[in-house]
Amino acid sequence: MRPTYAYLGPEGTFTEAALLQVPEAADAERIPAASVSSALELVRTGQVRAAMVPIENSVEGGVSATLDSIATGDPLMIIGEQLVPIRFVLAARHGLELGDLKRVSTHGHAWAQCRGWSSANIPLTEYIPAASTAAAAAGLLDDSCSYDAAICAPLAAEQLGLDVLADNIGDVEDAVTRFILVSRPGALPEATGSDKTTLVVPLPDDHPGALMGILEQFATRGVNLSRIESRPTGQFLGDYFFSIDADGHLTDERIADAIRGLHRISPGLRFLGSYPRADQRSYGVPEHHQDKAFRDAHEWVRGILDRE
Ligand SMILES: O=C(O)C(=O)C[C@]1(C(=O)O)C=C[C@@H](O)C=C1
Repeated sequence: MRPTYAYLGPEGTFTEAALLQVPEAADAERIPAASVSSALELVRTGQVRAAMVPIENSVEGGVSATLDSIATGDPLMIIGEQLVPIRFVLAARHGLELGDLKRVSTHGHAWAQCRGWSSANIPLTEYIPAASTAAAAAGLLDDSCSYDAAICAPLAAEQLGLDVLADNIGDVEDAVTRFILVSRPGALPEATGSDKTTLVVPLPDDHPGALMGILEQFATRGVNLSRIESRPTGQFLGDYFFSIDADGHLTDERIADAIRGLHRISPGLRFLGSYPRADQRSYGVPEHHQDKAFRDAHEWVRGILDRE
């Protein structure tokens, strides 16, 4: 059977661009989903092999819909990541000019990245949220559309035959969004030497130093964190979990040891995968945190216990 991949659609989203960067997905069947949670539901129910969803933008930060959907519900596993440079255009139906616009629609993360440009150039225009940049652009083709312009990718505007009223309207040059490829739990991708491990750690009971207790599991094993953010669990006010990316793979002794330590203090911990870094950046690990040092220490203790 041909493998199938889901993504946050419709066609023309940045998420589709991320999926097309995956060689196995480029020739596979691709299913556009209406939201991040419905893309992940297709994975959970086994209807697709994996789904591509946005997780983090260099300007606007974490994508809450993704952070929350992978942290709860049936377990999922991240098997890869992709980086996509983000360039936005303001697209409209034929015949309109900037001064004519009353309402503009796009994805919340895209709107946030163009806030400065919008307040300088279309200050009186009302913002209408959309499920994705491409959904906002496609809506313009509908006769009953309630807005007159969309912020989207240049390719989406071109494919839909929209007029581009302004190009490159993001407030920060070189903005990048990180996307993750998510499957059901299974065998881990092999370690490459430039990997990332993603975890969801519920804050153990609220007491002074609770967060410090989590962080020190990484610090004492020489594990660098590349992202940590707190999200509310939704259960009650003040109840949080931490979404964490650490440098390394579960097959690295220091990562496995840190995760064992975390499991002792926060048994509700979720392992969300070890997978190759998209930027292939290497990270130095001091000798005393390398696998050999962990194995030597383990054997040294074993030697003492094995004494007759
Ligand atoms: O709407 C899209 O085109 C998406 O792929 C979603 C998304 C996001 O969630 O951040 C992806 C990249 C951009 O940063 C803006 C929107």
